[in-house]
Order: sequence, then C-alpha cells, then structure tokens
Amino acid sequence: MDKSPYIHNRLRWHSSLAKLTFWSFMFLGLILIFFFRSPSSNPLPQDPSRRSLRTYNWGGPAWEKRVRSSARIRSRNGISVLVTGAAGFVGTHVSAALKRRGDGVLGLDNFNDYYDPSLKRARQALLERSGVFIVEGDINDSALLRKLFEVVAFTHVMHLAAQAGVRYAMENPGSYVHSNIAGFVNLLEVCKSANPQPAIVWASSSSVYGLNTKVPFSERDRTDQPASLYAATKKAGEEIAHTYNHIYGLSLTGLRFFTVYGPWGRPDMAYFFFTRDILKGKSISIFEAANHGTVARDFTYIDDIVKGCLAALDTAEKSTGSGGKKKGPAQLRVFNLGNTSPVPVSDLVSILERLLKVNAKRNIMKLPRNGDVQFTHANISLAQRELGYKPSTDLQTGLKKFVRWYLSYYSGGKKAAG
Ligand SMILES: O=C(O)[C@H]1O[C@H](OP(=O)(O)OP(=O)(O)OC[C@H]2O[C@@H](n3ccc(=O)[nH]c3=O)[C@H](O)[C@@H]2O)[C@H](O)[C@@H](O)[C@@H]1O
Repeated sequence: MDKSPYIHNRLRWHSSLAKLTFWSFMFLGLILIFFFRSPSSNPLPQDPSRRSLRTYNWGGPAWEKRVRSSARIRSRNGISVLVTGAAGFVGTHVSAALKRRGDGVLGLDNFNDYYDPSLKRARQALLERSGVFIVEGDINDSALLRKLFEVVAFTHVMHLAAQAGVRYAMENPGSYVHSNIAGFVNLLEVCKSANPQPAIVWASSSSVYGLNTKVPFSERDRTDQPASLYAATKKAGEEIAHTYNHIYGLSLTGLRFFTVYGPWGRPDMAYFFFTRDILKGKSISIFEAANHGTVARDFTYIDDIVKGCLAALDTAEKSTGSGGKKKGPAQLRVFNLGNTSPVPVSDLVSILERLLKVNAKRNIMKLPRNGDVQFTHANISLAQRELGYKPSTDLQTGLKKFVRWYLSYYSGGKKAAG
C-alpha cells in the first residue's frame, strides 16, 4: 500500500517528537542526578571547614534578657566585653577573670568539634556558674553579631575565636580561612558599623615569626616567612587589622601568644596529649631538628596570658569612628605575650614523667615538615613597658597545676581524654 506524503510526513513528525521527548527526559534526568549528587546541595557536608555553618537558635525576649544580664557591668569603671571563642581554653580563663572583676562579659562560641566538644561544654558550665552566658553561634554570622551589638553597646571585643593548631592546617586548610580570615573580617565589619565602635583585642600567634632565626623574637622583626597556613592566616589577620584601623578608626591590639598551656587546656597540644599517652603507656613522638638539633618552645602559663589580655583591654584606647566613618587616627598595637625562657620539648617530657611518676615511651622523630618551627622565644620588653606584663610561672610550676587539673578532670576514667 502506498503511503501518501501527508501520512509519511506525519509518521516522521511523530517519530521525531518521540525522540525529542525521550532525549529531553534523559537530559532532565542527568541534570537531576548531577544536582542531587553535587556537594553544595548536601545539607550535612563532611568538610569540617563547614561544620560551623549549621544553624543555631538565638533571639527572642528570654534570650535577649540573658544576653543583657551577662553583659551588665557590675563594678565602677567596668567594661562590657564580647568574648568570642569563650568556650575555648584562653576564652574561658579570660571570661572568668573579667567576670571576677565585675566587668560585663558575654561569650560567643560555635562549639565545633575540632577537639572534644564535651570539654568545651564543661568550660561553658563553669562559666555559667559565675554568671557568664555563652551564645551559641559563629563569627561568620553577621545577623547574629549585629543583633548582639543592638542588644548591648559593648565597649570592648576580646576576639579569641579561631581555628588553632599548626599541623592540622595541612589536613583542613579551609577551616583556617573560614575562621581566621573570613570570620575575622566579618567581625570587624560589624564592629566598624557599631555605634559606639568597640575597641578590639585579638589573638595573633608566635607562629607569625615563622622561619626567623634571630632570637628572641621582637615585634620589630620580619614576619613574612610563615611555615604553616595557620601562621599565614594569623599574619593575614594582622594586615587586616591594619586596614580596619586605617579606614574605619577601629582601635586594634593583636597579641602574639607563645604556646599557652595550663588547666582546661587544648587536647590537640603536645603537653596535653603527651600527658594522656604517657598515662596510657602509649609511645609519644618527640621531634628533633636536623643533626639532633633541639626543638624548643617558649611555653607560657595561662594565668600570665590572662593578665596580658586584661592589661591589653585596660590600656586599649577608644575607637575613633562611628557609623562606619573614621573620625581620626586610632590605636594599632601588636605585643608578644611569651615567657622568655624556651624549654626543649624533651625537657617538657621529663617534667611530665616526674609529675606523673610514669616513664614515657619516647620515640625520637625528625621534625616533620608540616608547619612546626624549630624554636620560639619571646622578647617581651614592649608588653612589659606598655602593659606591665610580667610572666611569673615557670614550666615546672605551671605543668604541676595542669597535671593536678588533668588527673581530677579525667579521674576514675569517668571521662576519656579525647
Ligand atoms: O605559639 C603559638 O602561637 C602556637 O602555639 C601552639 O603551637 P605549638 O607551639 O606548635 O604547640 P604544640 O603543638 O603543643 O607543640 C609544642 C612542641 O611540641 C612539639 N611536638 C608536637 C607534637 C608531637 O607529636 N611531638 C612534638 O615533639 C612541637 O614541634 C613543638 O615544638 C598552638 O597549638 C598554636 O595554636 C599557637 O598559635
């Protein structure tokens, strides 16, 4: 049977329509598969740099009341301080010390799991007992920060929230950029627009001295050869501080901490996990430099650091800008807060052995090329002159206090040291 051209054309048309529909569905299917498998659509990403992007509950009259009450000044000439990273090691000690003096203190912390969050919760409980409320949130959350400044006219910000640790930067570089750079800029953006602008004191690091060999390290020395991304982000912070001081008149003081240790410390630091591993009978790695060179740190006890932080807050001049506009030059400072007596890591281990009454299983290793520098040593004459800073705790005494705390905190195996 002959097909008419009309029927022939219709058949062709139908078959192309079927093909078009088929390929459209295939295409749509591929897009959907791609969309659902793409990491950006995953609400619970595995990348720890995004841990803190989870949402937090804040706001409401009861919450605002707690914020106001925690930040209320209770002494003459007191200050009201927003402490970021308040559930951290230094943050907890500084918050408690400010509260004891009668200053208003409000904490902010994202309680991330870089190390055992239950230790952060225990520090939070400690602060709560002394009347310090820690708001759960991230320094990258502008809406939250603006809200806090709306509720309280903070005179000062003690900015201690950061991604710490030198070696972890090779595992998770994004978290350093997220907290130490993006988070810091976000905080400064909110501070510059606040009215009145607060004075800001923040944690830099001894690691900015990087591969320098001239000792002791002075604030005047070069800081352009960092050995880790961590150090590079702290150095970036110092430059960012300069910019916000220059453009907006924010009063900014950076404190270069030297290997801070003590009770309620950080489990990712060597003195802490050496203690845990020595007690467990596990071997510990002690780094040494080329040709059996000594690796040493200017270990600084937490109470000395707290005194330095409070002195920095007390001597901070007011920011000069308002409503995002600079009115005149403002204070910009950087100080070393160290102990001025470096101790070899192997001596640190010997002290721990004596205090714990257990011999360590020492595994001497070549200093890995993962961000560690061979030694640190602070020149503190500037902090001595301007802040009256005078560290008074030697490593032996400080570790004794740490070990006493450690044994009581982890006593009876009730809590397992991370
Ligand atoms: O001073 C600072 O700015 C820095 O101090 C510490 O960094 P670090 O001095 O490297 O402290 P630890 O990680 O506790 O290391 C202490 C010493 O033990 C050594 N170490 C570390 C780990 C290990 O397994 N074995 C070992 O011998 C390190 O090389 C270093 O000399 C903190 O972790 C940083 O957050 C801080 O910014």
